[in-house]
Order: sequence, then C-alpha cells, then structure tokens
Amino acid sequence: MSKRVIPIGCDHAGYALKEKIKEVFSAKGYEFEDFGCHSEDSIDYPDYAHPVADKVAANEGTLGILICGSGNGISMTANKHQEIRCALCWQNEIAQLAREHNNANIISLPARFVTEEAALEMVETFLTTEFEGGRHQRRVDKIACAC
Ligand SMILES: O=C(CO)[C@H](O)[C@H](O)[C@H](O)COP(=O)(O)O
Repeated sequence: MSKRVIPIGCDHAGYALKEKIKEVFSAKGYEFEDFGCHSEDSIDYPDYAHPVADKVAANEGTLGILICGSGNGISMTANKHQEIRCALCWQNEIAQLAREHNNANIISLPARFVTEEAALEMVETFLTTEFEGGRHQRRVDKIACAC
C-alpha cells in the first residue's frame, strides 16, 4: 500500500473535518481509503476506528487519520490494536513529536476542540514528518508488552 494512500475514519462529530481533510489533501496528491462514517447521523466511533486500525496495522509504513469530537474514544479504540500507536493531537508541535519521537502511525483529531486550520496543519505535519529513531526506537520498542 502506497504511503500516499491514507486510511481515514471518523464519527459523526468528525465527519465535516474528515471531508475537508480529504478535499485539501486530495489536491496535494494524497489518496484516501475512507472507512466512514458518511454523514453527521449519530453513530458509534469504535465501528469506524477498528477498520482504520486494521488497515494501518496490516500495511507497515502506512499513516492513518481518525477524527471524533474529543479525539479520545477513537484513539482509545485504535490503541487496542497491538501494532497501532495512535496519538491524540491538538496542536502542531504535538503532531510533529508524535511522529519524531513516538513513530505514531495514526493521528487522532478532536474536531470539537481544534480549528479547521489547526487540524489541516497537524495533518500536513503528521504526514510529512519522519520518525527520528535512535533513543526513541528503544522506547517505542518498550511500548509493546506481552501482557
Ligand atoms: O469521545 C468521543 C469518541 O471519541 C467523541 O468525543 C465523540 O465524538 C462523542 O462522544 C460524541 O458525542 P455525541 O454527544 O454522541 O455527539
């Protein structure tokens, strides 16, 4: 799966921002695999977070995007997957550090608490920032547990 293809998902609170992200980043050459939801009708975020997490987990090097109201429920769900490091981000430097230090492979955005402009900046940063490795690799390796 090309790194330019981005699995994306949301709940009803994140629907409008998901559509904006797709519009803006499609124009920049990214493609999206959209796992829904597809309207602002109330739904349950785990039903949309798990498929995105499955897709990212199955395709090493792929980066995904999840969006809900607070960003919490959707990231909690994704982080149940062993291979997923989903980072809840609310400002650009957090998104940068999520990639540089944590090798996060999904960004979680809190649509009800960030501006559209801030969210788009975070997505740009997340998709274009590389993991630094080194001491951070050692720490990331320790996240996984056998429990
Ligand atoms: O925690 C959440 C899931 O990650 C989100 O904030 C949801 O979007 C939120 O709980 C939805 O709330 P609503 O009152 O059902 O719109």
